[in-house]
Amino acid sequence: MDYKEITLMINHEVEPFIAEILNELGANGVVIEDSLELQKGRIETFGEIYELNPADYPEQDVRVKCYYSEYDYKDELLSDIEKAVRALQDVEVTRFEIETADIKDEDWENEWKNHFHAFKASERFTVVPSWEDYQPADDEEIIHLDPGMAFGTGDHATTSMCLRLVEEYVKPGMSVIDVGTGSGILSIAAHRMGAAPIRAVDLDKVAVRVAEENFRINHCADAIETDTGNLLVGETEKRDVVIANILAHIVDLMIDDAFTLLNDEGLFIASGIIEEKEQMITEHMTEAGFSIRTIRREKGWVAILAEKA
Ligand SMILES: C[S@@+](CC[C@H](N)C(=O)[O-])C[C@H]1O[C@@H](n2cnc3c(N)ncnc32)[C@H](O)[C@@H]1O
Repeated sequence: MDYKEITLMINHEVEPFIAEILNELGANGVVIEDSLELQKGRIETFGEIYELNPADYPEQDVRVKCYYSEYDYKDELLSDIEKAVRALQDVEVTRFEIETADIKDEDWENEWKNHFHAFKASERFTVVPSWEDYQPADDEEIIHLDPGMAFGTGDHATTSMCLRLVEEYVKPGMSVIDVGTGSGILSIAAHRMGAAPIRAVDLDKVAVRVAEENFRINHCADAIETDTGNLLVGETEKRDVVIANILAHIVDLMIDDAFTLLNDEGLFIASGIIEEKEQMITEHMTEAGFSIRTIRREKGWVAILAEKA
């Protein structure tokens, strides 16, 4: 299968909204290259600095790349993306350029190899692509990942906020369901924290396949049950933790089911929520019976930890 790569150049104000727009229009594997990242540099674990390659970053504004399989791509997508960006409320769009390129299946892996290097995703977890050699420090947990066509390399704010919540709140023996597992990264993190049993579901069959492969690479395929699934529909087994890093309007659909499925004092880690929708989600959670334990915010995104009190 070959892929279509869509490259956008946008101004910084559009960036917090672009992943949601592209995800809603069916994109997989969204890469955001922000010129501010280069200026910031990345000081990583234990004083080590991973040099960012300037060639990977634009000098100004934000470059966004996303990918569609040849079966999903249609020419109208380009105008649909532009329409959705220009329809953003209260956001001034001062730059919008869009172009496409064809990517052969065999070049796909190399594309990711160019973009994706080892990095510290949270206090404890460092994500290392499966093709990179990396010597971890004693208290560093390595997650080996091949993101392929699934979302979840850990460098998106929504994923790294979830990783931090998992490392702070998931304790040995807690049962977990990871809804919208994507690359499987959050299930792997939960497993490393000692959670069991763990079930990982995704609507997208490709994500399920990628997650299974990542569980195998991380030696936890036997510990994580993987399946296609739509939110919590049909889930009956009680859980201590529900994790969902999807999008606000989708998270919204599962709040009541999450409350029902959780054990008393169970935790709901929800992310993929843009700041504008935070209140809608926290209000719905509170109405459902949750108490909000903590809210994390980063780059316009919000992660919420709610407890079935
Ligand atoms: C933003 S990605 C999150 C991936 C990973 N959990 C992470 O945190 O990086 C959202 C994932 O949710 C999946 N998804 C979207 N709608 C879903 C639904 N209704 N039920 C289950 N999964 C869904 C998508 O296929 C995608 O893999």
